[in-house]
Amino acid sequence: MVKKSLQSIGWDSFFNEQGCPPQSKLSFPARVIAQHNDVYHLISENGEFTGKVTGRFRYATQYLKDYPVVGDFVQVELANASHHVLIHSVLQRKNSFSRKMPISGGRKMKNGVVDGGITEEQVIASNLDVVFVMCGMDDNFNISRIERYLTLAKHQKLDVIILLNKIDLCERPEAYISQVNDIANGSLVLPISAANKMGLDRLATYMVEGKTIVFLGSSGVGKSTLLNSLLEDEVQATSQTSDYSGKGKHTTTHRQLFFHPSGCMIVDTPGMKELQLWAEDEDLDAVFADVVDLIAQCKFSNCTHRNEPDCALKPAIESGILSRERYTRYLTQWKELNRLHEKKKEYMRKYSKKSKH
Ligand SMILES: Nc1nc2c(ncn2[C@@H]2O[C@H](COP(=O)(O)OP(=O)(O)OP(=O)(O)O)[C@@H](O)[C@H]2O)c(=O)[nH]1
Ligand SMILES: [Zn+2]
Repeated sequence: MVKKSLQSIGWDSFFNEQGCPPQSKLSFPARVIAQHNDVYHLISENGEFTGKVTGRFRYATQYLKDYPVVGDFVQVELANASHHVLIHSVLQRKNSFSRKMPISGGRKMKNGVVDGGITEEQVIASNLDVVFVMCGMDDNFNISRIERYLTLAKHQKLDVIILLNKIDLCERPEAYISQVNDIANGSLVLPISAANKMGLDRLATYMVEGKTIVFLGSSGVGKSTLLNSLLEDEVQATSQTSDYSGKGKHTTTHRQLFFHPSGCMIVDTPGMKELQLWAEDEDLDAVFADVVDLIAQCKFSNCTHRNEPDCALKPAIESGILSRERYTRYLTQWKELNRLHEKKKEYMRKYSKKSKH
């Protein structure tokens, strides 16, 4: 049974200060390393365990975001001499990477904005030190998707590094790199080949004992391939590009935390098809500071940037200072956030009515 010191699994003063019950052989903190339905895999100073939340936890927990996720520290109680524990509580998170709960049963559009589904936060992973957003320099390349990740990460003040993968397949990587640098808003952009282990030495800086990093990106960008290359082991099955039929194609199905020889912890996540925003206006403003600064220079605060005098945005687009596409992408996120704010209010109203009865 693998035992790890608390420090080596990411515990620090932030968690110490939360006033956990005194540790004993039967009651201690553990970190969630994987989840399969309602069964959690945990690691602690006392070894590895599986666990479920208590009935009392379920009863007291209203929101899905408050259930344990990979990366969380939880307070557990050893049920008996077995390797099974009861999870009593989730310690306050330092941060998390979250999105709006995905819509089941197809996407719906309303006024050009994705709409529907439960208006709740879905936590993908928590207590993170660096978030790696991966994108392929191939058909998968999608600038608006990277911008969405940036808004989501900004909401939690997470440090982001953008990995542009499959450089080995790419004739002109500079074109991709400069496009991403233009919108990266200070995040480092690293071209790599996960399969051929090119550019991976630059990642070593972030792979430090006790730190937790996560790989995010759509299906097929190479997250599991990167994990395997870093661990020099086939811990995570990857898909085969040769299998165009899609039959037997392996894709990661659950989030899991792995230990790298450096002592760093790496969370591999399944590809996310849907990436609806869960953020505030100020997060968007920070990610699109170039656009927002121009809008602030328009003479009228309600400028529609069509024909108003002294509009700063329209001439900037016409002269190529700002690309029209970037402005359109900003508007799409802006509309989606407005809709989210409305839906959150509706949801809270419904919820408070329900809980009164
Ligand atoms: N040429 C090339 N192929 C790569 C590279 N990295 C990954 N691939 C291939 O891309 C395909 C998808 O890789 P995966 O690692 O399974 O992708 P993933 O992001 O983990 O996908 P999901 O598990 O579905 O989220 C596999 O066939 C990999 O061999 C790379 O650097 N170069
Ligand atoms: Zn204007």
